[in-house]
Amino acid sequence: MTEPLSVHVGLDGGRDYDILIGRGLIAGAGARVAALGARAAGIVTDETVGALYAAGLRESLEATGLRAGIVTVPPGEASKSYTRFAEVCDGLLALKIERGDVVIALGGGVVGDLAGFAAASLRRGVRFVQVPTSLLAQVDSSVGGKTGINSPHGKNLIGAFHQPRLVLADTATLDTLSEREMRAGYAEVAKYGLIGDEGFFSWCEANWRGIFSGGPERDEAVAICCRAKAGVVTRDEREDGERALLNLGHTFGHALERITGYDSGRLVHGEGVAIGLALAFRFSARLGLCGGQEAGRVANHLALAGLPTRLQQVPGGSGDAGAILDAMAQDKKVRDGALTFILARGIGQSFIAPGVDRAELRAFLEAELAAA
Ligand SMILES: NC(=O)c1ccc[n+]([C@@H]2O[C@H](COP(=O)([O-])OP(=O)(O)OC[C@H]3O[C@@H](n4cnc5c(N)ncnc54)[C@H](O)[C@@H]3O)[C@@H](O)[C@H]2O)c1
Ligand SMILES: O=C(O)C(=O)C[C@@H](O)[C@H](O)[C@H](O)COP(=O)(O)O
Ligand SMILES: [Zn+2]
Repeated sequence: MTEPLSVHVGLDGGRDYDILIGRGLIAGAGARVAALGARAAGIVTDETVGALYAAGLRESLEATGLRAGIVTVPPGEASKSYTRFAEVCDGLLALKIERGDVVIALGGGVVGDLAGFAAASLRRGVRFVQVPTSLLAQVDSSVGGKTGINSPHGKNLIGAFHQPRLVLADTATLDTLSEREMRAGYAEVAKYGLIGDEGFFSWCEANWRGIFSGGPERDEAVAICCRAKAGVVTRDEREDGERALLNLGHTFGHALERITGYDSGRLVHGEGVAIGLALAFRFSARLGLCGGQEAGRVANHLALAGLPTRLQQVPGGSGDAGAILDAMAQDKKVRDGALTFILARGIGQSFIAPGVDRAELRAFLEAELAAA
């Protein structure tokens, strides 16, 4: 195995950690987890990922003398629920995971957010390791410490900041990921270029096929995204400012996830984000902030990669403008009842826009829904 790529998240107070990126990292995970000083590990996974990778991870942990147990949830967004959260916490307690032990999230962002929140809550906080297995989780959700579950009121409304001690992104696991989930994760990859790195967006336009097929571009893209996210998180861990930029496309996307009832059969997070990214750029163009051509370039690239870019592409419908506005009202960026959006002056020139006018937004959504 070649040396993994490494990205450091330089948080203070002894909370800094490494993200290791490379093929085959699960086989050597045991030694790296044991080096954290734990004696036991509670692996949280979903049925799909567990069937593929949990035995290998467990074997690697046990080979170093660690005691390891597995807690499994059904795959899909619906598992970020109060019910599954309680099951995971009780499952970890049944495994007698102590404060000095470690909870390992083995899976996509759903498992990462759920297991991370359980780790933050169990005995008021046990150590946490991320072993992300989806593209989305490797480039985004495994880094930065946002954990949580959904509420019928909105997405990720119950949660905690709880940083991992280590992230092991085994990029070989992406070989078994479905095309649909690969595309969904790619929306978050493209997001980094759209936020603040036009050069990276251009690189994605030229190289996205290599990310999908597992060429050297895959590890490179994961490392670039993790480096970008690590920088933001180090400067603004709790989203008092700059971190909100990582929410580009998410005010729209989260509203659509709530409207579709967190039903992964209809819409997964990355698909909601793809529609949200295209909408954020078209809304920016409508407000005269960026050119219509740039908004077109964004939507064209996402569509080329097989992602949805329009409200009309939400299976079963997105609801009308009123329903979308209602779903946005609980967004965590709302201040004094006013919506904050991430808008763009161009590709790679996103900015935080507080106090977005509701009437303007409603008119935009109505125009989008009326468009052929
Ligand atoms: N905490 C954060 O900073 C953050 C960032 C972005 C997204 N998120 C959250 O992440 C979630 C989405 O994550 P996701 O897209 O990974 O979804 P997911 O966890 O549901 O995984 C997608 C699907 O792929 C399957 N899968 C995962 N890895 C696989 C593999 N290697 N081989 C075969 N199948 C595999 C899973 O079983 C699941 O069915 C959302 O809940 C979103 O809110 C959180
Ligand atoms: O890490 C962040 O910060 C992000 O916003 C990354 C997003 O891709 C991710 O979907 C996150 O979970 C959204 O956070 P939320 O605070 O809007 O729930
Ligand atoms: Zn996201």
